[in-house]
Amino acid sequence: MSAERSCTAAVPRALRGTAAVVFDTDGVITDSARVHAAAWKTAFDAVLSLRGQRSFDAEGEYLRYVDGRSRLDGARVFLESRGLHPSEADVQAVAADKERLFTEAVRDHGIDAYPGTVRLLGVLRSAGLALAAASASRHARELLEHAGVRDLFDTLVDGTEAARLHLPGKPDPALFLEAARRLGIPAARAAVVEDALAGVEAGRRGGFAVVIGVDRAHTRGTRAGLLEHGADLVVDDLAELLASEDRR
Ligand SMILES: O=P(O)(O)OC[C@H]1O[C@@H](O)[C@H](O)[C@@H](O)[C@@H]1O
Repeated sequence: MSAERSCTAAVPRALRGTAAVVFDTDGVITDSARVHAAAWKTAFDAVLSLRGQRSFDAEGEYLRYVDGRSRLDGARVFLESRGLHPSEADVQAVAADKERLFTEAVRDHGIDAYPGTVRLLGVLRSAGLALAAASASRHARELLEHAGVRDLFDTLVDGTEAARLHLPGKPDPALFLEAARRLGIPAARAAVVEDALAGVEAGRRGGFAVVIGVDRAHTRGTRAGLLEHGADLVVDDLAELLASEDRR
């Protein structure tokens, strides 16, 4: 599809010159990164205590090794970071445990979209930008639908699609490039919005015009980490982009 709609609204300064924006899902659109992190912590801690290791750091280690990666990649990369040399069966087992915990948490508590993100999406749609959601998660479609925001996006590339198309996971840019391709806009005229280190790195490697980092964690070093891995700017919430006085 060619997605250059006519512009009728102001575009935040950070996104000037772009014709499309690709949004990561967990932690950017929906308040689900913390639910993933908590489920991973419970699943990893069961393994770590058996191996006599300290528990999983659901902030620093989550951000460095798990956030933004596919389920199996995240499990493998973290266990390897602790020198545990996991077999494929070990990786599958901890990932299955995490999946059960995550599904239960979503079923019991639901997931909402961030109001600041929804406001930004509304402005960008009115301004005529093409919008995509992209996520390593196989749950992305259902979370977006439950949060009532799926229809704000022209296309969605989720974990199921990524597996079907054999796309390598973040920090490889394949997921984002597929989203831009579907929107009919080259990466050089598109932006990526991400909260994961692997995700901002993917945006940078993909040659996107702008990479916006979102720091939901507010832990020491998160902002600096996002900038180091490729973000052009970092905000705490996407509504900050709308507060900018200088709009197109
Ligand atoms: O297990 P799912 O829902 O397919 O998600 C895979 C990954 O999706 C990413 O978006 C999350 O940052 C990770 O924490 C998660 O592990």
